[in-house]
Amino acid sequence: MSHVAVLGAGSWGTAFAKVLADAGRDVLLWARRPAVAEAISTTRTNPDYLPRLRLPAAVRASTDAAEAITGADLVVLAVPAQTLRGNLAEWARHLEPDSTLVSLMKGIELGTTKRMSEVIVETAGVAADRVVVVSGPNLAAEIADEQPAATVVACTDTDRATLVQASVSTPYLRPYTNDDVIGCELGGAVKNVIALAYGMTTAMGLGDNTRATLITRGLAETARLGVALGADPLTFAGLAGLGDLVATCSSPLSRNRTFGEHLGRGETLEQAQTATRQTAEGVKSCLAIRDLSRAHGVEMPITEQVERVCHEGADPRTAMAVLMSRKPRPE
Ligand SMILES: NC(=O)C1=CN([C@@H]2O[C@H](COP(=O)(O)OP(=O)(O)OC[C@H]3O[C@@H](n4cnc5c(N)ncnc54)[C@H](OP(=O)(O)O)[C@@H]3O)[C@@H](O)[C@H]2O)C=CC1
Ligand SMILES: O=C(CO)COP(=O)(O)O
Repeated sequence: MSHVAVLGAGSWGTAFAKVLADAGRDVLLWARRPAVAEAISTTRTNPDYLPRLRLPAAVRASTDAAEAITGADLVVLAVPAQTLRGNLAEWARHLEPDSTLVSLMKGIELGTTKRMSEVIVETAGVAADRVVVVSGPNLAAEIADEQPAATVVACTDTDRATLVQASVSTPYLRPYTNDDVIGCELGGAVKNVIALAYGMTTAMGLGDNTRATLITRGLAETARLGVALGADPLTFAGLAGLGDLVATCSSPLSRNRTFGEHLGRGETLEQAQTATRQTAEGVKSCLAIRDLSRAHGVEMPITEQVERVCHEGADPRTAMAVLMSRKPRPE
């Protein structure tokens, strides 16, 4: 069996490399910065992202993406959603002819409003059934800690999904296959936006009724968009929908929720960006998701308000008042 390339040695790429190794695969993990690759090679740790994790010997690190991709049967993409297109444009020529591309990213591309699997198909010039999406309630630090969790491995080609499922099955991670790529990707991208709103309400000192309402109505607008794009509505009741939404909103580990807390305390976007270092995908994706919803005539009131707070300087309290004063309607 050949090796797996994991491209991106941030929180999730690093934790996912461990999962693959624990499932019996040899992994070559690409890090953008030499210091990260060096730390992994010499100390088996990635102190910038997951300082407590000791990586298994089957994970090697490199700063050479061509070396990582060449000969790999699985190529896992774990970079920020908005850099994927540029990264993959450089990497695609090294892909093996029938390799499987696995997307870990939870975002929608700005400008094009494309899902990550669509960006992969377009940029790498591969068939859609070669792309597998992994999404679910998978906070990287908890997975690295081997706390039991489940995830979804989605692909239009069931055999390929099953192959990836086998490559990420460990005693602490239980992957389920699914053929609804659209639903799984939308669940992952939109929950980051709802988690921003949840973080804002947390910082505003609002209680559990407010937060349960946000989760429930957030899921409703996610499913509305999903159905308009061809997703199976049941996906949103599953791990990649409700599961990930609940995990992200309720966890202080979530970068999106934490970012929302900064905004809820009255900080500007720039202040929140300075205070938080890692990728909070919802901050940019809320723009793309709003555009996508408007293009399909789907109402997404929470997403609209999150976008206004993030990018138009709206006050979170005003945003909440706008949501509460919407025209009455049936559930
Ligand atoms: N963390 C989590 O718990 C989970 C994250 N995800 C998703 O995984 C994706 C990756 O996130 P995550 O690993 O958490 O992010 P992190 O912020 O932890 O790490 C980002 C990684 O991408 C690299 N990077 C940053 N900019 C570029 C660029 N321009 N080109 C190439 N690489 C770049 C960083 O390198 P450097 O260190 O050099 O800056 C780093 O290795 C996101 O879409 C996220 O939503 C999904 C499930 C769980
Ligand atoms: O996607 C995640 C958990 O499933 C991680 O969420 P954050 O990116 O908000 O940390």
